[in-house]
Amino acid sequence: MCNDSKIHGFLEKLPKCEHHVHLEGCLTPELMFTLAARNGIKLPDPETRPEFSSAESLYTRYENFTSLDDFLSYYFIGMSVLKQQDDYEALAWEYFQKANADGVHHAEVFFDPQEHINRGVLYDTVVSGFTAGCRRAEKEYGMTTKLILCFVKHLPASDASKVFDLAVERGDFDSGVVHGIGASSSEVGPPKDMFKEIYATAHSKGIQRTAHAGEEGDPSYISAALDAYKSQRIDHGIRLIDSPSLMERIVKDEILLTVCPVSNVKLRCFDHISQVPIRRFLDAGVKFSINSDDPAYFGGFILHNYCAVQEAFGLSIADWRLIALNSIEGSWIEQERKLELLKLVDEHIDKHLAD
Ligand SMILES: Nc1ncnc2[nH]cnc12
Ligand SMILES: [Zn+2]
Repeated sequence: MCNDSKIHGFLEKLPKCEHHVHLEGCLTPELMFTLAARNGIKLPDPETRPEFSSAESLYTRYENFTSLDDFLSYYFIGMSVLKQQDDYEALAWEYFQKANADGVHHAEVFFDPQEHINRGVLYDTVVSGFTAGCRRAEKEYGMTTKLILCFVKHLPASDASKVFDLAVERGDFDSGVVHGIGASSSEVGPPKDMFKEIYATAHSKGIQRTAHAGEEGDPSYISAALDAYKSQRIDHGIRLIDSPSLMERIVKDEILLTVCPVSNVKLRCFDHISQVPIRRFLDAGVKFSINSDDPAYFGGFILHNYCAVQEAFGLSIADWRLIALNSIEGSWIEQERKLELLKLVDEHIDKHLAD
């Protein structure tokens, strides 16, 4: 929520594109407990892990993540309750309802199939459930949506290859059921280029590519994603501030960063939103979108991130127009849809200025 109600109303209705949200990161403690009971999944024992005694105590614990890996330990436990196609559809639908309320018109959403397959859930169950949620959002809200298959860095690259090959064999990339690939999970530790064969194949097939880099890790993680993965976008990328030469390259090559300001503070990458390099990126010509990452764990969806940025930086309408235009331009959608969204943004701004 912004202090100024007029700017809040402006940001609420500003047409948004979300490029960095993990569907599994939209799993609220309430839905987690419901699905655990329904699917007979044992969550950690509250006797030894008291934070698992209620939704409130989990929310309290979520206030105190100490690092990316601390958060990920909860994120992976949380998603273990997902078992049936309906669970995946319900989770996606919960996200799309919130996204629609927050003014999202186009959403590109991550999912982590390796984690589900490792627990014995079929890839088809995961993809069919998430796709059903996407189709419902398209039908009921007129949203455009894309699924991005994420490989997780804490599991063997050979597992990631198996999932990628399966998705290719099923024709998921050709049919558009899955639109692109990403890489996420622990950053510092696993090799920076551990999925390079997969990304090379994806590149040769014309499959869209993004990767988490420069969240906790230094700028060399960003260079590796650009060089070894030929990544077209960088998820987070905040450590770019430590390398002026790499920042120049990102500007020149018009690489979009999918920045997640609230996540960066919750996971202790920065102490305060005002340290997220929003102003620096705007001034340097770095293109970025603003995103929610794991909203159920970080206390708010995309609008919460927009408002947090506004409160910290007091951006002008011209700044917001640029952010909105870059978000549209960096989306993996057809030119016609981009033009439609650009028109909506300008109409919204004209109306705001006329009021
Ligand atoms: N912020 C984040 N960084 C890396 N992997 C993630 N998976 C879900 N959220 C993530
Ligand atoms: Zn992420």
